[in-house]
Amino acid sequence: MIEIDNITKRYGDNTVVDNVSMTIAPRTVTVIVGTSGSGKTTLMRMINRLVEPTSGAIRIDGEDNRGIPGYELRRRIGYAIQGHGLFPHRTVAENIATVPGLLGWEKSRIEAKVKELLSLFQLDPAAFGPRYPHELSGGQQQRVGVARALAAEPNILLMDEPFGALDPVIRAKAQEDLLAIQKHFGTTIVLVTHDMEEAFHLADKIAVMDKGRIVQYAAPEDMLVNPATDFVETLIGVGERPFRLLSIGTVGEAAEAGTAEGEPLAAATSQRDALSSLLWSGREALPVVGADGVPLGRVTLASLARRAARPR
Ligand SMILES: Nc1ncnc2c1ncn2[C@@H]1O[C@H](COP(=O)(O)OP(=O)(O)OP(=O)(O)O)[C@@H](O)[C@H]1O
Repeated sequence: MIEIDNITKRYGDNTVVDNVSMTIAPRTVTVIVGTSGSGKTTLMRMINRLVEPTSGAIRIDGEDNRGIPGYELRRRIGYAIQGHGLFPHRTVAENIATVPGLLGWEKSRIEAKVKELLSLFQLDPAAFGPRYPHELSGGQQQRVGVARALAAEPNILLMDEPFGALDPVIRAKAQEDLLAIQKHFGTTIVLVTHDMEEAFHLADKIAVMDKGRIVQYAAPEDMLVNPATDFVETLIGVGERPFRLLSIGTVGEAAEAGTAEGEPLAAATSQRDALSSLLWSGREALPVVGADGVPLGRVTLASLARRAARPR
């Protein structure tokens, strides 16, 4: 658990984070959104003390983060940034091994961890471990950046615009990987993004920042139904509300018994993408299949229309 307690950061007369309090539950994904310069990155960096607050306190699992030694903070809190920040003169394996190396892990344990993470991110350890970052595509580099942040098995992963530089296809894949990995390790993730679609897709809770303050901190559904301010409403985009609702759920959750003709949808597909496929195919229903290709039923236009309607 991360408890942020009346935290403020000033640079001279400029208050960039203004008396923010929020509690982040373990094993959840919290997404921070807001206008440029609203203090998102500064707030996040106070969690791992890359930025020291002017006042207030942050507790990690009950412990004031000022009392936690630097090496311990690095072990407990992973950090991944846009453009991945890989060391160019170190191989992929060496990059991932950075923090475990600093922590003095045994060589065999480090090697096993590097292998495990590369495999999890669908990069063949034998092929990719010895390569240098410039020998990888942008999407592969990004995955290595996240793998490196997870290497010391942190409970918490901070991510600053991690997918900002990726094209839409690779970005969607990276988001799915992240959710799968979050489930696998039970990591608590705090992620900053400018992309509201990404926020609604990934978040258990969304924090909206404006001028250094949190103007709303709520589950995505609650924010859609009850935006706290005009600013939140504008950020969500009134015209996007039904689609945002659909982007929260998966087609697996919307599947019903029965069969349908047409190209099957994977259960992990968002309901928004399913709606798009239904509209594009001109069909009333499409089959739904599990990860292993097993039929799970079908999804209909009518059921998605019901799910997109304002919750009561
Ligand atoms: N080291 C610093 N010294 C002085 N001002 C700073 C410093 N770091 C950040 N700021 C200012 O604090 C404000 C908030 O910056 P921050 O990076 O937290 O915003 P952000 O919401 O993450 O923005 P963006 O979405 O553009 O990345 C900005 O006005 C920025 O100029």
